Amino acid sequence: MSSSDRISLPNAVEQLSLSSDTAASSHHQSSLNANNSEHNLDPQSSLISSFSSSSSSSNSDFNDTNSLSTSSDSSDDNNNTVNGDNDTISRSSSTRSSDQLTSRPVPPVRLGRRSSSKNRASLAINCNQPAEKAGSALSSPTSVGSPPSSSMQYPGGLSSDIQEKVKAFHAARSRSYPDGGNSTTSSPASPMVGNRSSISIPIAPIPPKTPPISGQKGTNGTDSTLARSLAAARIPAQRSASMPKQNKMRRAPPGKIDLSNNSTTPSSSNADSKGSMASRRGLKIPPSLRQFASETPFSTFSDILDAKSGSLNFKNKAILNADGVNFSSGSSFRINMSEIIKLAELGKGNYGVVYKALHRPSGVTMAVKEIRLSLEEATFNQILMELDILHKATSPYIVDFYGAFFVEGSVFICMEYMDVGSMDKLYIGGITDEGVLARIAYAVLQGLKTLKEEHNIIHRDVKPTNVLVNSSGQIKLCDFGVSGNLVASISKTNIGCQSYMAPERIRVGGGGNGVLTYTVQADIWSLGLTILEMAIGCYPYPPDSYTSIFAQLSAICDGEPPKLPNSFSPEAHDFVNRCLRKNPSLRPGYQELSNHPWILKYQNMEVDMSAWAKTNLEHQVAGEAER
Ligand SMILES: Nc1ncnc2c1ncn2[C@@H]1O[C@H](COP(=O)(O)OP(=O)(O)OP(=O)(O)O)[C@@H](O)[C@H]1O
Repeated sequence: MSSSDRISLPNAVEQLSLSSDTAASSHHQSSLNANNSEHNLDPQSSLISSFSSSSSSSNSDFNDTNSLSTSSDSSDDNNNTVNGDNDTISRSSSTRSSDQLTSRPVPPVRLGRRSSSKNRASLAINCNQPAEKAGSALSSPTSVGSPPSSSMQYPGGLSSDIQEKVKAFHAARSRSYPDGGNSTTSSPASPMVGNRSSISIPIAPIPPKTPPISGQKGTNGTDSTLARSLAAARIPAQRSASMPKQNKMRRAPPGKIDLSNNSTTPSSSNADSKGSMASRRGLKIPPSLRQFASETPFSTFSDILDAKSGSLNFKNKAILNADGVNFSSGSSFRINMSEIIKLAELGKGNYGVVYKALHRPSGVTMAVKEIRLSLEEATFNQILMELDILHKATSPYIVDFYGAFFVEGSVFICMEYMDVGSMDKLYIGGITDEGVLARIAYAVLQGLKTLKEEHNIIHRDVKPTNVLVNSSGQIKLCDFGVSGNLVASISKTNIGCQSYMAPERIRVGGGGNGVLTYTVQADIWSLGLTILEMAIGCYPYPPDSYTSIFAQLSAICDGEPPKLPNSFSPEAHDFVNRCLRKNPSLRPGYQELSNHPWILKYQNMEVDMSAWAKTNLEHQVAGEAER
């Protein structure tokens, strides 16, 4: 299943998004813009036109240009409730020293569903191969087998609400994919295809290709007439700019990147205060574009999208433009497109694609997540959440933030590159070294603990693809797009082929009155499932046993939790079993888990994480060479 196939299912409290991997691989095969070089000079036309088109490969420009080719009481942990009826986001400022970039080791690479269908395919095979192992892991199999066919089959488990959503999801898939959802090619009919398209980063000074704009679909999934209108409207705007092409491709002056906080840059120094990019360049915004901006879906987001200046203003919490991002805390990160050379694609997520990239001024290799804007509130929320958490959460267990910028209809988030990649790519066959497993568990616990204790944040998307490893052996958490405030948050949950959601998150009504409530304990369930998956080498509710999302979610809610195979130590069993207690109030808190005998045993023992990581890296390199 793919992210592109994800549909949002609004709920009074929580929006459940169903994703399907099928289209995941395709969502990024789109690119916008017929004329990147000209785009760059006109923020408004760029902004608008970038929403207006969507087809063709997002990689084309890259490839053809520079492509090189413990301290809290466990009881505390239980007392924070999340309910999703409020979008308040807590803020706290944090500072980062400019030497963080160089002093911190550089590390490398998602949702079961999207983590590239390719990966998932091999995962499924792997799960099936060590059948005994995987089988034994499920020592208390629940309702394995045939997919439920009616809601009557989920007494007490899936609410009718969720069942309806899943049905709607399947229905949407069938509509989008005439082949029943098995297609890996974007269907033009899919309402989400446009959203998942991506633009390419134009790398100066080499002029990018200029893919045609005909036949493109509006990126917000709206009608193609609008898309065409906007695309057409862009052309005169570019002409009116009448800028020589070579000037438009001019590279920004080289300079030392300022990746640190710069409190001298006032948070209010947004595009308006400096003058819009367009006006600074002496460009006039054609009235035709203003009209489009006010009469199209843009108007819905006019408080966020400033088409005039080409900036994104998140209610003054963060302002992004082509030059960087300013946070309300006063933190300012300046990094821009012209400083970045894309090197390779690292992976796709529900909201975007992550690339390995070189930051030319500093020579630092980084990971750049490109989130293609769509005119959906969820996308804006996801971007803001990710930016907010990344820039303020400073921890050796959370990927470092280098900066972000907004250009060409996409937000680019630059972060620490974890060179060994995400755990889903490393556990093939299962990680049997308990020392390594326990160290990973510890690192994830510390990352989650930091989020909770220092920022009041619940991650909500703990899974192997969001646990990254670098060749120094460091383990770090990433992907905070669906995270939320402990007390109140925007709730956005992805239900894909593989759900890591705790039972209480799947059921509606946990808090009574139809209000879905859950706590940080939900992340602990996800941690338990993640550790189990890494140990056995496959998702603990394998698709061959749980042949539908219904069956899988039903098993999570109603079945016995899965267990480690007998080959693992009693301590490891105990750790995982505690995390996977169905009743969230019986799950331990972060502190208790950090002091669990299994964790302590390996904290006091030498475990060469670096050697393990490097070995994995070598295997990956060798595997790629074979291919
Ligand atoms: N900092 C990073 N360093 C190296 N690889 C990364 C980094 N961040 C992400 N990746 C890789 O890119 C992939 C996509 O990441 P992304 O955060 O977009 O989505 P995801 O977490 O995989 O999925 P979802 O959108 O469902 O959360 C990850 O699975 C991971 O393999």
